[in-house]
Amino acid sequence: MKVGVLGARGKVGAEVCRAVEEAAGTELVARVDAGDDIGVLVESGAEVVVDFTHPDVVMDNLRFCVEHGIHAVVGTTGFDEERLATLRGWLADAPGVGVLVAPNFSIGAILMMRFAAAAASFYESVEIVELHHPDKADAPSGTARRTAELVAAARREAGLGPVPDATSTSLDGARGADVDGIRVHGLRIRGLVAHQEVVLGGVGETLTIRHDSLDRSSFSPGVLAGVRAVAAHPGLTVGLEHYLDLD
Ligand SMILES: NC(=O)C1=CN([C@@H]2O[C@H](COP(=O)(O)OP(=O)(O)OC[C@H]3O[C@@H](n4cnc5c(N)ncnc54)[C@H](OP(=O)(O)O)[C@@H]3O)[C@@H](O)[C@H]2O)C=CC1
Ligand SMILES: O=C(O)C1=N[C@H](C(=O)O)C[C@H](O)C1
Repeated sequence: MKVGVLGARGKVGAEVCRAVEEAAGTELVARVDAGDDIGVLVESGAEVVVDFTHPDVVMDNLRFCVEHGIHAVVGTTGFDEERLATLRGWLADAPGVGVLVAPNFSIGAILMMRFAAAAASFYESVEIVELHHPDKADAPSGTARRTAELVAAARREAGLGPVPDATSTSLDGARGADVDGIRVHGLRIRGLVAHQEVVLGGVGETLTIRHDSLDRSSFSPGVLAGVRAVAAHPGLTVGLEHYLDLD
């Protein structure tokens, strides 16, 4: 499998290049960074592209890949419903091309999101705290957004109302961001990599589900799993869990 990496010099991209070079059955044929000619992906015969770049450039990258029939495994964040709909539109004109957009490739983070969704219907209260390094481009994290959406959907399905909160006066931002009715708080601390807590509460008890990526190598096995499977999943897939057998 010939693989090109977009954002190859970046913090995650460099790790992905290493993993692709070391893995069996994958060959790194192109490294592309800001300012490079993306056409090298076609010239090098890349069958799959991995994108860990920036929310501002990822859509242009993906349009190029889809138009040129190259499958894409995307870790870059910044995807909302509008962007996903645009991607689906491009893919409708490119039968057979697969794009995987995953807010988090680490297995622990995928399980954390799953456990949080499973617990959501049992608790009146829930809030999310995401903690990252201070060089992160976006807030809240893609993982926190996705977790909030999953938790909110589980609460709706269970017939739970809004999360209780009697706050009637506060400084802007003191209660975090509202994502689908779920409060999300972001910390940017030197020394951290990528961490998240989902704090749930009911009568007389709390449950905290926490995940820590201590090193960016935590994303590589999931990225490689995506690279190997994306061609067999034409169209758009959101979340690596759809490629994994978690049951
Ligand atoms: N889904 C997941 O599991 C994970 C997702 N992420 C996400 O991945 C993204 C990248 O994170 P991170 O590696 O920390 O960021 P970095 O800033 O370290 O890396 C981004 C890289 O992309 C390059 N780049 C910028 N524009 C382009 C372009 N048009 N074409 C090719 N390369 C470009 C940058 O180059 P230059 O520096 O020269 O501008 C840089 O090398 C973020 O959105 C982050 O949230 C991160 C970790 C895990
Ligand atoms: O920028 C990062 O570092 C990370 N970004 C992703 C996100 O926004 O969820 C995944 C992980 O949290 C690391």
